[in-house]
Amino acid sequence: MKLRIAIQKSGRLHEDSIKLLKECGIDINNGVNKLKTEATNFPLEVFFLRDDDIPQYVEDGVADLGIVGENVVLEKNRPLRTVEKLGFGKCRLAMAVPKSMEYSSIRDLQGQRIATSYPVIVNDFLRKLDIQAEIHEISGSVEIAPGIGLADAICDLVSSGSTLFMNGLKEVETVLRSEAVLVSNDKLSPGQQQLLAKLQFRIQAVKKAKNNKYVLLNAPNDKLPEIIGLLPGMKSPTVLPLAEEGWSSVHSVLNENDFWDIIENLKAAGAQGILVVPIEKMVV
Ligand SMILES: Nc1ncnc2c1ncn2[C@@H]1O[C@H](COP(=O)(O)OP(=O)(O)OP(=O)(O)O)[C@@H](O)[C@H]1O
Ligand SMILES: O=P(O)(O)OC[C@H]1O[C@H](OP(=O)(O)OP(=O)(O)O)[C@H](O)[C@@H]1O
Ligand SMILES: [Mg+2]
Repeated sequence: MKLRIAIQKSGRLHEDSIKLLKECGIDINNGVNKLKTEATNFPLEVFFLRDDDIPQYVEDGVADLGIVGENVVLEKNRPLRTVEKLGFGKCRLAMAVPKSMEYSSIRDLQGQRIATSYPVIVNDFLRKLDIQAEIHEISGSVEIAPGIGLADAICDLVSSGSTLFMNGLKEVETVLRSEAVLVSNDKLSPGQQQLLAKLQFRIQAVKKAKNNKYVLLNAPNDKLPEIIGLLPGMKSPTVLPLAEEGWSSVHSVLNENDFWDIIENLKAAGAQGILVVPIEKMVV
C-alpha cells in the first residue's frame, strides 16, 4: 500500500514542494524530465504535473494527494479536502488597473473589461458585489492586457508587486489570499489514511519548527526571575548554571511573530550573549 501525491512539475511551487517532502524525511530522486518517481524510504509515489491539472487528478483518484495553490483549488472548484496549509507559495489574487486610471472603489470596474486566468473566482467576487463586468480569460502574461488594449483592468497573482509595477499597473483590490495547500480526496483506504496521518504529523513538525527559534542566553542569577518571566518556552525555560559563579544559561523556544520584541526586552532585562538557533523539527 502507498500514497500517490501530485506536485507541480516546474514553476513557483515545484522546489518548495520537494523541499517539504525532504524535510519530512522522505527521499525522492527527481531526475530531470522524469514525470513519476518513488520515495525510497516512505510508501509514496510522486507525480509531476501542471498545477492546473492537480485538482482534477486528485478528485478522480488518479492521485490521492496534491500540493497546489489555494487559488487553483478554488478556481477548479472540485470537492477536495484541504488537509494542511503549507506556508509557502504565499500570494494574493488582486485587481489592478493602469496607474493613470482614477480609481476610488470597486464600482469603477462596472462595465469594464477584466483580463484574468481566474474567471470562476473573479465572477464569484464580482457577483457578490453586484458588479457587472466583461471577463476575458487568458492563460498567462495577464499583466500585458491593458497595455495592448485587450482589457481595462486585470485580476492576477501578486506577491512583490514588481510585475504590476513594470507593466504600469496599480493594485486596487484584494480578491483572495492564497498559499500552497495539501489536498486529498475522500477515497483513501483506512491504510492510506494512516499513512496520510503520518505524513501530516511530519509536516506539522516541520511547520512548527519553521515558526520557532531556539534561544540561548546568559543571565546574572539576580535577573533570572524577570528574564524567565519574558520567556514562554515549550513548557518552561531550561536554566543551567554557568561555570562562573552567579550566572546561568537560559534556553527557550520563541515564536517568530513575537521574536524581536522579546529579544529587545531580554536585553533590557540584563540578558547577555543571546544566541538564536534554527529548529529543524518540533513535536509538541
Ligand atoms: N508571485 C508569486 N509569489 C508566490 N506564489 C505565487 C506567485 N505566483 C504564483 N504563485 C503560486 O504558485 C502557483 C504556481 O504558480 P506558477 O506561476 O508556477 O503557475 P503556472 O505558470 O500556472 O504553472 P504550471 O506550468 O504548473 O501550470 C500559483 O497557482 C500560486 O498559488
Ligand atoms: O508580484 P510579483 O512578485 O511580481 O509576482 C507576480 C507574478 O508571478 C506570477 O507569475 P510567474 O512569475 O510565476 O510566471 P508565469 O507567468 O510563468 O506563471 C504571477 O502570475 C505574476 O505574473
Ligand atoms: Mg498553471
